[in-house]
This record gives sequence, structure tokens and C-alpha cells, in this order.
Amino acid sequence: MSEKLRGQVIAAYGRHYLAELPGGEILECVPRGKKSEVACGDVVEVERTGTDQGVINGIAPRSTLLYRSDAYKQKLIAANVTQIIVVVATEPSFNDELLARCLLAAHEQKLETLIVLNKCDLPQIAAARAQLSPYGKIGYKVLELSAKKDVTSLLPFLQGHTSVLVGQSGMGKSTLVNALIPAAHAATREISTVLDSGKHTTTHARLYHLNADSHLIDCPGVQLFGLHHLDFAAMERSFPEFLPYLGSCRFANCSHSHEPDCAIRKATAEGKIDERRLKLFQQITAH
Ligand SMILES: Nc1nc2c(ncn2[C@@H]2O[C@H](COP(=O)(O)OP(=O)(O)OP(=O)(O)O)[C@@H](O)[C@H]2O)c(=O)[nH]1
Ligand SMILES: [Zn+2]
Repeated sequence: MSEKLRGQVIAAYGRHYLAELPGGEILECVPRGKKSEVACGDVVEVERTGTDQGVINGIAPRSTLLYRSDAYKQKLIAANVTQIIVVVATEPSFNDELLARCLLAAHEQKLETLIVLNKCDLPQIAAARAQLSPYGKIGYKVLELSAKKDVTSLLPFLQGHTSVLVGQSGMGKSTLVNALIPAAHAATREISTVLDSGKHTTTHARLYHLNADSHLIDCPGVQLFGLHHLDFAAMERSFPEFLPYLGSCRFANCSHSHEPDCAIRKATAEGKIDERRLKLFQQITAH
């Protein structure tokens, strides 16, 4: 008779997953059925089918689910996380629309949010700081660091959280993870052995245990962050600086782009809302 177990998904490689059992044993699993809806961080019911293999029969209810979406499909990023850490860098310059989109997705799932500005050892820091200044003003935590030099300032923010690190490619996310988890390299090797190295080249996400209460999910760099699952009202409410003005526009269905007597545009003209943030809102809600 096959053994029924409960585990946590610590790696997602396409249709393959690694599920960690309470004792630390790792099984390579595939979900039963065609559709793969499992995310890194999921708690799953596993049925052992071999020494180090299993089948995922079910997913426990998730406390949170971070995902992106377009009109056709959803792309799961991480399940059961409590915090999102968006990594941006001084160089190459970062895409602030992508940052705003990550924050919107996080807000919808009520996640704690931290923005990390990496590569602060580089001279381009002034421009990046200026680009991020509106975020600090509206209450986002922004932490400046240099992943190559020292990451200890990040540790207190990680304690007690399951954090997911997201960012564009090239922002230094891998460098950050390797510095945070000296064992990350070793773990990657070990897992590659489990997965019969070479077969699974696309890593979708990995979960690392920092300590008993703190965990970190690293996922590949993103360039696009579709928010098809968020409606206009949800987006408005996720721009925290808009909140005092919502409901004050002349038209109840104001798009805050061209309508007369728009309270959001008025507040922007008065310097109470950052112009670039309004522009981002207009861009994101336009399609
Ligand atoms: N100067 C400086 N360079 C850094 C720092 N952190 C990372 N880098 C460099 O930035 C480049 C990108 O770093 P990665 O860690 O590979 O970036 P990534 O975001 O993981 O990128 P992908 O693997 O493409 O998703 C590398 O050349 C790193 O050496 C830093 O704190 N300072
Ligand atoms: Zn308006």
C-alpha cells in the first residue's frame, strides 16, 4: 500500500516539484492530473510512489497566493508567503512600472512589503534613490544595500516571515540569495542530484529555510507582471496615496486620466501625489 504524506513544495521545476516531508526527506513529485497548479510554498498531500518519488494528490488551503496573469492564464509565483521583497538596483536602471505592478499584486494579497535597492556601492545610487523617493514618502520600506558587500541589514526584515524575492533579471537577486544562504549553492547541488541533474534546466522557484520561523522563496527574474486579475477599484485602493481622494472625483467612474474635476489629478497638480506615480497608474489601468 502506498504511503500518504504531507509535505511542503520547496522547488518548482516546470511540471516537477520537490516536496519536503516533515523529517526533512525530499521527494520528487508530479501532480496527479494534467493541470499543474502547484506553487512553491504549497503544503501538499503526497503519495509515495518510489524511494524518493511521489505524486501530489492535493493542495492544502493557501493563506496567500502571489501570481501574475494575462487574459489567458495565471502564472503562480509563490504560495503561503507573508512578505514580498522587490529587488531593484542602481544599475542597470530598473523598470518602475514593474515595481508598481509587484506592489499592486502584493497589496491584493495583503502581504508585507519591502523594497530593496541593491548595488548601492555604485555611483548611480543618486538617480535610483530619486526614483524611489515617492515610495518612501507613501510609506513603503526601502532598504539600501550592496549584496556583494554586506546583507546583514536585511536579516531583521526576514525574521518570522516567509518572504518571496522578486525582481527583474540583473538586479542581483541571485547574489543576494547566495549571500543570505551560504548553503544555497550546496542545496542546489544536492537538489540537482535528486532531479538527475541536467534534465530540469528551468528553475521556477526555490524555498530556503533561514531558520525555524523564517523562509525565503527565490524565483526567476520577471520582466512582465500581468495583473489581469485586478479590477480598477482594486488598483485604485492599492495606490495608498490615492486613498484620501477616492470618492471625491466629479464622476464616480472617473479613470483619473482626463475627466474634469478629478480629485486625484488635482492632488497631483498640488504636489500631494507624485506625478510619476499617477502616470504609472494611468499606464497600468489603460490595458
Ligand atoms: N556592484 C555590485 N554589483 C552587484 C551587486 N549585486 C550583484 N551585482 C552584480 O550584478 C550582476 C547581476 O547579478 P545576479 O545576482 O546574477 O542578478 P539576478 O538578479 O539574479 O539576475 P538573473 O540571474 O538574470 O535573474 C552580477 O554581475 C553581479 O555580480 C552589488 O551589490 N554591487
Ligand atoms: Zn478622478
